[in-house]
Amino acid sequence: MKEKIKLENLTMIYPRSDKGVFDIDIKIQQGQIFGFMGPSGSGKTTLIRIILGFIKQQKGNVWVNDLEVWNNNDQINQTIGFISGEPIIPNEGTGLDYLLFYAKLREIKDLTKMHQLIEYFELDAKSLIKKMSKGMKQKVAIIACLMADFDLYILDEPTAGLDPVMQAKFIETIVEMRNQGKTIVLCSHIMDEVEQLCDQVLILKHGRIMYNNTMANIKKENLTIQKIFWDIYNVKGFNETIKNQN
Ligand SMILES: Nc1ncnc2c1ncn2[C@@H]1O[C@H](COP(=O)(O)OP(=O)(O)OP(=O)(O)O)[C@@H](O)[C@H]1O
Repeated sequence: MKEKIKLENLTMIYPRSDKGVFDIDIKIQQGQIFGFMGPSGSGKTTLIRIILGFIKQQKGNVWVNDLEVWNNNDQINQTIGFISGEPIIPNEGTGLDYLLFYAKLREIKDLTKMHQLIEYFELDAKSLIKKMSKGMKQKVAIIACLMADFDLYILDEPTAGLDPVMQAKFIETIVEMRNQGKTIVLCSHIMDEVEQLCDQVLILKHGRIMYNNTMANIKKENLTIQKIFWDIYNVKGFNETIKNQN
């Protein structure tokens, strides 16, 4: 199987701070949905920023599609679909204006997929972005990302702000993308979402990898993401409470 992303012995510490990510080794294979988990501040977004070439590590190496990231970040950025949990779209014009602008930027000529996605996610594309709710803006960001045909997608809490119906639709879309052989990195706080979707799961704590295993192995060992997560975070009694409820 082809490696899409490889991080090797990687450390990145933010300037004038002791925070960052430390001694990271990860291999993400083509066609995998790879989950990054960990509470706020554990280092998920930092890893994503490094993979996207936004920030540079002090130690170790990062490759995407066999290209070293920092020296090729323009080229790599063209090949990755990225959704951030905080939709970064300007407050100007309508949703459709933004999508058409984005299509032009990405040189997408056939807009069939864009219109299909607008319909599927039930976006009122003629609404002004400045009047949109967070969930509506998130839909615009999702449609912009998914209408271009990437091989690799990095999704940082993509369902944040979506209602349950849209969350389910988004999950269905991700599964379909995996079935087409696409690779997806999914950052999520939602344990059910990770358990349902991911082929492999990584759990971070204070910028370090505490757990990295395939869902197949997790199931074989009769474990659940919840159990592993609460054990790592030492939330005493939580697993007992769940056991008693069952
Ligand atoms: N620009 C920065 N300068 C200094 N420290 C930073 C900076 N950005 C993030 N950090 C720190 O690095 C650590 C990892 O943050 P990061 O944003 O990667 O966490 P996260 O797991 O993505 O959290 P969340 O789930 O809230 O998005 C945190 O302690 C954070 O405060």
